[in-house]
Amino acid sequence: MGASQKDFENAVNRLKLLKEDPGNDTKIKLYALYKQATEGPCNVPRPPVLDFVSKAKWDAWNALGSLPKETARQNYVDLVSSLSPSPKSSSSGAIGNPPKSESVLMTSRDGITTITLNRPAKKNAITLQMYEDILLAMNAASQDDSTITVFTGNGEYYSSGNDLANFTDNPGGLKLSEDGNLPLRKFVDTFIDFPKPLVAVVNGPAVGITVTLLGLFDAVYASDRATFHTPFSSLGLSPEGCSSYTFPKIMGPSKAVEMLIFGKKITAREACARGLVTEVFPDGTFQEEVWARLKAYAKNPPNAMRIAKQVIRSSEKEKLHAVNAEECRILEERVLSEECINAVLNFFSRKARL
Ligand SMILES: CCCCC/C=C/CC(=O)SCCNC(=O)CCNC(=O)[C@H](O)C(C)(C)COP(=O)(O)OP(=O)(O)OC[C@H]1O[C@@H](n2cnc3c(N)ncnc32)[C@H](O)[C@@H]1OP(=O)(O)O
Repeated sequence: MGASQKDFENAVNRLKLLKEDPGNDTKIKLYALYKQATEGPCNVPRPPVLDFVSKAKWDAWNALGSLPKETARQNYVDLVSSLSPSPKSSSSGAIGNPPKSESVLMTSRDGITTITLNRPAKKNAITLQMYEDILLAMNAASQDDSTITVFTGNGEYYSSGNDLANFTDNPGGLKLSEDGNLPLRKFVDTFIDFPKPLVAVVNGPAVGITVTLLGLFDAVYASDRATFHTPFSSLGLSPEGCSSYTFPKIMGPSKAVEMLIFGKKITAREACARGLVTEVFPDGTFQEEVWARLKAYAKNPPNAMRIAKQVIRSSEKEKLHAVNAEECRILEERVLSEECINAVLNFFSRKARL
C-alpha cells in the first residue's frame, strides 16, 4: 500500500504551485521518479554526451533500475510534500491565507489547524460560499506546518447541515459534479484524500452532511450534548458524504438504515456505541479535556502520523471515490424531486422543524 494515483496527481498539481525553484538536483530527482512512476524502468537510449541536461535526466531515471512504479509514486509524493509551501502560523493563531471568510474561520496553534463553522445565528448551516471556503481551508491545512486538522462549530450547534436555501436560491437545481454550482463531489473527495489526521470536535447537535462526513474523519470527539441526525428521507434527499458505504461498515447495516433511511436522531453516547464517535465528554469539561488531548497528540512526529493514516486509509480510497460519484449522481436528481421541494418550502414557511 502506498500513495494512490489520486495522491500522485495531487502532488503533480501541487508542484506546479511551488513559489520557489527547488533547484536542479531536486528537479532531476522529481523527473526520474515521475518517469518511473508513469512509464516504469528506463528503456530509451541514452541521449548524446553533449546534451548535458537530457543526459542528467536519463542518468537519474536509469539509476532507479527496477524500482516498482508504486514505490516511485510514493517517493514522488513524499518529495513534493517536503517541498510544499508551508504558511507559517502567527502568534495570534490566525493564518494569513484563505479562507477570507466570516463564516469559516481558520486558526493554527500548538501544531493544530482548526477550521470553525462560524454562523451561529443559523446553527452553522453551510451555504454555497461556505462549501468553497471549507475547501480552501482544507487545501491550506493540508499544506501548512500543523500536524492535525480539527473541525468544530461555534455556538450551540456543530452544524445544522446544508443550508436549505441552497435549494431555493437555485431553482434550476444544484449541479453537484466537478464543475457545478455546488461541487459536492470535489468537496467530499477532499475529505477522502485529506493527508493528515482529521478530527471532529463535535460541540453540539450535528445534522445532515456534517454527520455523514464524520465517517471520513480519523477521530470524532463529542460533547454529551451533541446529537447526530441525518433526516434525508423526510427532506426527500438521499445519503451523501460516502455514508451509504461508511455507515454500514462502521455500525452495521441495520443501525445505518435506522439513521440513513428512517432518520433516527441519536445521542452522542449512542453514536459512540455505534462506532461513529470515538469518545464522549461531559459538556462542562468538553473543550478543556479535548484540546488537552489533541495538543498532546499533535506532538507526535508528523510524518509518522501522516504515513500511518495513509497505510490505514489508502486501500479504501478508490472505493470511496466511486461511492461519492454515485451518491452525487443520485442526489442531483433528488434535489429536483417534488418531495424535496415540498420539504424545503415547509421548512421556510416554518411548518416543519426537525
Ligand atoms: C443539494 C445540496 C447537497 C448538499 C449536501 C446535502 C446535504 C444534506 C443535508 O445536510 S440535509 C440537512 C439539512 N438540515 C436541516 O434540515 C436542518 C434544518 N433546521 C432545523 O430543522 C432547525 O433549524 C434546527 C432543528 C436545526 C434548529 O431548530 P431551532 O428551533 O432551535 O432553531 P431555528 O429553526 O429557529 O433556527 C435558527 C435560524 O437558523 C436557520 N437554519 C437552521 N438550520 C438551517 C438550515 N439547515 N438551512 C437554512 N437555515 C437554517 C433557521 O431558518 C433560523 O433562521 P431565522 O432565524 O432567520 O428564522
